[in-house]
Amino acid sequence: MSFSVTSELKPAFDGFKIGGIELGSPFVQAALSGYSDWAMRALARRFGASYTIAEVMLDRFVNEVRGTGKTGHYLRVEEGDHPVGAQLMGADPATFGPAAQRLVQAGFDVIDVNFGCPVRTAMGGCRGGYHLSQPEVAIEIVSRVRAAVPDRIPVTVKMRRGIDDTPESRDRFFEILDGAFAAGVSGITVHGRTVEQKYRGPSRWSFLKEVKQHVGSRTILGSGDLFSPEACVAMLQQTGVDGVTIARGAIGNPWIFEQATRLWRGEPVGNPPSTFEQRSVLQEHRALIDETYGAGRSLGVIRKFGFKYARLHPEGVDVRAAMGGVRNENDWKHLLQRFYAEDRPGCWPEVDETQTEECGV
Ligand SMILES: Cc1cc2nc3c(=O)[nH]c(=O)nc-3n(C[C@H](O)[C@H](O)[C@H](O)COP(=O)(O)O)c2cc1C
Repeated sequence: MSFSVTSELKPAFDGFKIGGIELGSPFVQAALSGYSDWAMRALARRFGASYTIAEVMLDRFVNEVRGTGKTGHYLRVEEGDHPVGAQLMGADPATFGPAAQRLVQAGFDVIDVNFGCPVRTAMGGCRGGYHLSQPEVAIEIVSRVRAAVPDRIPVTVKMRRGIDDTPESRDRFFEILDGAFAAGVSGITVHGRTVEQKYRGPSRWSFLKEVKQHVGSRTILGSGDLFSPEACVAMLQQTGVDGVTIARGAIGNPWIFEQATRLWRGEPVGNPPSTFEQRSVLQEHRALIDETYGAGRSLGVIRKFGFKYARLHPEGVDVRAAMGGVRNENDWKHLLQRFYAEDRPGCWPEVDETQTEECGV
């Protein structure tokens, strides 16, 4: 899909707010299960993301996790990692409040509630997107979270545009949207696909526009199909949302935040990063992953991201194939030497809609 960005950019963008938190740029790192850990968030922020959201966590998990060992990274918030949102998913309104309090203690600045996850286990467990079918329970969850955390902590919601395309589903969407704002939420992220749709077909941006018009000055973040800097700016221009949450388009491509920012300011977007720039960021990312998970577990994690970084490489197909064969540190070193030792122009990544199997909210 190509996007036309008009030269008439939004005049004098002077930031937007999530509760008392002022954000100077509309480009946000989306919550991404399996990806938006501390390492990815640190890179996104360095490239210009104004706000980042951690991977979704189950309320029960948050209430029980020790915060150390293999799962410790979920609750990790570093000094430079602000403002950062934590996202909660669950079934029972009663367990959300204590979990939200624990996340605030861990240092998260915003508590986001997930009403979007379409995966079978979430729907079967009456969590995530399932709540779009029951506005009363959804609003009770939001109210409980709002009551549990201090006033200074904004509570937000992430929603898909409904369970499906029936008029009833649409009515329930707006009932939850209005009810959540009435219960005191400070912003809502809307992904313009239905739960039933999962990732088939486009995110309906016209719906985002309608939602933003409906809520007026309240904060709405848009989501869906943000794979290029042009798409990020086009969503802002076409829908009027206050910010955009970049998801699949930012995996293995933190440069998208910098490029979108340039475009938004009316500057040339620049070239895609050269292979030397890619290597340098891959190494930086690896070091952050080492810190997050410990060196023993980090090779598998950087490999997962490496497949995505490969989209920017002129020999992307071969890099991906080699990435699949990385089994140890020597293989990794060898891959960097083979593909990243010469400085070559990078490529604009193709749209990658394949990564949809985890909690694709
Ligand atoms: C692998 C994967 C994991 C995701 N995890 C989360 C999550 O934890 N919380 C959430 O709110 N959305 C999650 N999402 C949804 C994204 O934040 C985003 O709304 C969606 O991918 C649409 O944006 P895109 O088309 O630009 O990727 C996930 C999506 C993918 C593909």
